[in-house]
Amino acid sequence: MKTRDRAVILVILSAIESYLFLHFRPEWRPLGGIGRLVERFFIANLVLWVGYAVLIYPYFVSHLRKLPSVPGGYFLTGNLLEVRLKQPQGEAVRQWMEKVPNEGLIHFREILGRDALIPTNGAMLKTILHDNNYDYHKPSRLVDIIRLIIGDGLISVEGDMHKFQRKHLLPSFQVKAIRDLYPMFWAKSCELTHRLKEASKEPEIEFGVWCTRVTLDIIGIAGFGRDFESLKNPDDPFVKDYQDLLEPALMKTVFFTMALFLPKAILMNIPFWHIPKNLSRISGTLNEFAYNMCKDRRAELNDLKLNADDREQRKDILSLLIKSNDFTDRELSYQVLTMMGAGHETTSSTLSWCTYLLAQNPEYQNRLRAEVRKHLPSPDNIATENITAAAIDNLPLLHGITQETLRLYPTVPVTLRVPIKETILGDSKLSAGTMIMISPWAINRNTEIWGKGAQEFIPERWIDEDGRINNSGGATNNYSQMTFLHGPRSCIGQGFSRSELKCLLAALVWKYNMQLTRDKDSYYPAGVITTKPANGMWIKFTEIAD
Ligand code: HEM
Repeated sequence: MKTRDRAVILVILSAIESYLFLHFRPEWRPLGGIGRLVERFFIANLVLWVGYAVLIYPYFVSHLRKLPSVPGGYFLTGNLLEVRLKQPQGEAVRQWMEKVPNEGLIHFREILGRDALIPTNGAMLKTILHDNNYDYHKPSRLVDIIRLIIGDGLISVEGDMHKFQRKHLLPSFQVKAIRDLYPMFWAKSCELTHRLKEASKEPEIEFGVWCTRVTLDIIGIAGFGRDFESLKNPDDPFVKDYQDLLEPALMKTVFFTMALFLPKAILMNIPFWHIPKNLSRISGTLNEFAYNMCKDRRAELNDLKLNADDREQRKDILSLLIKSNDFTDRELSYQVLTMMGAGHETTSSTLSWCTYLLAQNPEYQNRLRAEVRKHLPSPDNIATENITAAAIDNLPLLHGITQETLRLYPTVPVTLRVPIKETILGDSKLSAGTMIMISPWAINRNTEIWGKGAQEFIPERWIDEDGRINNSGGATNNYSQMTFLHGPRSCIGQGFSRSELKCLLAALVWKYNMQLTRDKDSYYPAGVITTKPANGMWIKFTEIAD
């Protein structure tokens, strides 16, 4: 039940109580009349209701308390602080899943003792994400904040609006469309290796920023037909704004955790706090930038001087959406912001972890280098060589290493859903609004699903004995690999991202040897909605002769 509905019920109840009170005890009529009486009953009812909701319902009435539960937690904050503040996000859930025997659901407490659930097996995840997907929404308060950054694009909308947007965006992400992007992915990967030449003379570089720049350039070209050239111009204010927005910081974690229970109007106006102020500023800049880009592109496509062939040639996502004529410029700008937000830092972070895992496992690095050098041209020869999807996709170790990195380092380690009405999940009845925490990090590293070596880097999982690639990693159930989720709200860009990653990694390993330069424990993921290496990805690159 929504807070507003509860308030209305309390007011009606207080009015009835006041009427009955005056009817039976007119001599006790207070000074100030009926208004004062309703007010007093309202306060008393509110106190009783809060007491019931906080002290009685969760511990003595709720059916969910009988589910296998996470021990510990505090009275006011339940287990929420442990689950939100412990980095990497999802690690607390992973540990609970290993320790609390369960049959698909684990119960824990969020703020004020409220019930929250963690689905732990394929059947539960399938019910939430596939079978009854549209009965579960993202928490509206959190989405209100995300909307500030990416507007009402595919990530933020629900229900019929989501179905509409997804249907119109899907053609740009189908296999054929992605296949056409390989030459561009390869060209940008080669450019990255060229620009790293100077930096590779340094004893170490923070490779994470290079990953951000190259993936931003790629989404710029594929998404909007515009090369941001951030590999060339690292000081571009637009690139800096994005880095600022996504840089992991404890205060950002606190901010997004508060967004779960504080309305946007309060959260964004907390005085003397730079996080909401920064967010407002960056959101304004990005919105204006995206809107102008959509307006300009529409004008370009409508320009009578552009011949039919040129118009046909514009195949970036934005141009396709403009040509379909289904969206206004403002709606298009939301999709631009969404693609930009979802489509570069996610892949960028995964690429950082690929290099980390290879630097940590030199034998795999050498084997991968042998594979790509045997089958792919040198990245130095970009002017004369091109690349096809088949050339990249048929390399088993490249496939195994990218898949295994995606499994071990899901960039969205935790996501949330709430049922929008009373719902049955497994054998449990959930009230509307019960928080459900889905953790790709915990599922992808669960020993029951992936065996004793669940936390180890084993690319061979994704390669059959006869040397062919497989897409299951040996797991028996689709819902064992949750990096992109599953169902109608799974990541629309997963094919895009896998192909982009393979091209980038192949070119890098072709040209460079990679070594970690810092203590192994200083490399770990942090962040709230998406994660990045907490202290940067410090790597020594050494160029290898052709
Ligand atoms: C390694 C890279 C990536 C990872 C790990 C990733 C992960 C995810 C996840 C977990 C979701 C679901 C979030 C939720 O519903 O709570 C999602 C949704 C989405 N992703 Fe990705 N993503 C990646 C790359 C991309 C790329 C490259 C694009 C675009 C070019 C993209 C666009 C989107 C969009 C638009 C959605 C919303 C889909 C919907 O709700 O229908 N993602 N992504």
